[in-house]
Amino acid sequence: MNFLHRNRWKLESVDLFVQAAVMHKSGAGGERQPLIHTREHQLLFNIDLSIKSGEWVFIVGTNGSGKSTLARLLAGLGQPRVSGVMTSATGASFAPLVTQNPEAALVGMTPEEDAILLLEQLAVPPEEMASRIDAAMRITGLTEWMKQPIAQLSGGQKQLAAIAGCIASEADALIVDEPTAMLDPHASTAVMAALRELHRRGTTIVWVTQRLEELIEGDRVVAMKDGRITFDGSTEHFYIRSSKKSPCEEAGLDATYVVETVWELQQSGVALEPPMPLTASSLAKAVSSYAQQRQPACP
Ligand SMILES: Nc1ncnc2c1ncn2[C@@H]1O[C@H](COP(=O)(O)OP(=O)(O)OP(=O)(O)O)[C@@H](O)[C@H]1O
Repeated sequence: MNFLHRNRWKLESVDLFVQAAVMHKSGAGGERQPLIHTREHQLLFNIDLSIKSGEWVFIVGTNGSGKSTLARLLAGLGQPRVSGVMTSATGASFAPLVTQNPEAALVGMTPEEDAILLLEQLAVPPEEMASRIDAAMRITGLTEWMKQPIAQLSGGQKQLAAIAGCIASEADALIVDEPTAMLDPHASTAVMAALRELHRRGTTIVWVTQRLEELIEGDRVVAMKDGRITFDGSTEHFYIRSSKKSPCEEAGLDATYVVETVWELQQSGVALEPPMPLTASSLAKAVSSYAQQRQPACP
């Protein structure tokens, strides 16, 4: 069934509450004993968010802004109390969540065995497994390592192994929570490339990150602050200073070096076209075309 252009998730005025432990001291008779009771605590406020099937969405925000809580809610994990309306596309498969610590999710001894165990859990017929696993290993570039003990893989390869299992499951959506947080730039690029390829094949991707250099032109960005969505739009608009501050600054995040440079140029009166180049190469192109336009025409 093709879910393209239908809502994979639609959240309307969603609030999320959890029971959180509260420590306090009792002082009868002077002794100080910690007592613990639980109290309801609101983590998400008035979330309105529609994610279309086949979309790629970045969720960004500072520590504690509510990104992981939202990601877990989309993945259907935990048992928080939720008010408001949340719907998923009819017939949509489950949405696996990959976190920054893949070891917590890997149960097999090798990437291949891990994928087999997941597919067994999903009751995939044995005759389908090999082809699905081979395809997943190809997309993640793990074919060579699929029979290696997981303990002998690098952090990036472990992350790719967790993602390979999700790919083999053929879930229509994948949620990744800061998957590159503990990886070096090379491994981060490999993880990003594997997921961009999966997205190209039609999978909905929700990517939680604080690394703004991962956002590129045309991506959709949802910014969070204090459990609320403060911005939902394109990467370019995320950095535009239409009022005093850009949505990026409103969310308390530091822009990338390229964007900081564009802002400095704008403050010096250099109006670039397009107004918000996001990569070093597009900035270089915008600066050179600005310089050419200002050169006096040859007689
Ligand atoms: N089960 C829970 N009980 C009580 N408070 C919680 C619970 N889970 C999360 N919180 C609180 O909710 C807030 C949002 O947490 P969340 O993990 O969603 O933030 P985050 O944006 O993902 O942060 P980070 O980037 O540090 O991972 C934090 O203040 C956190 O302490």
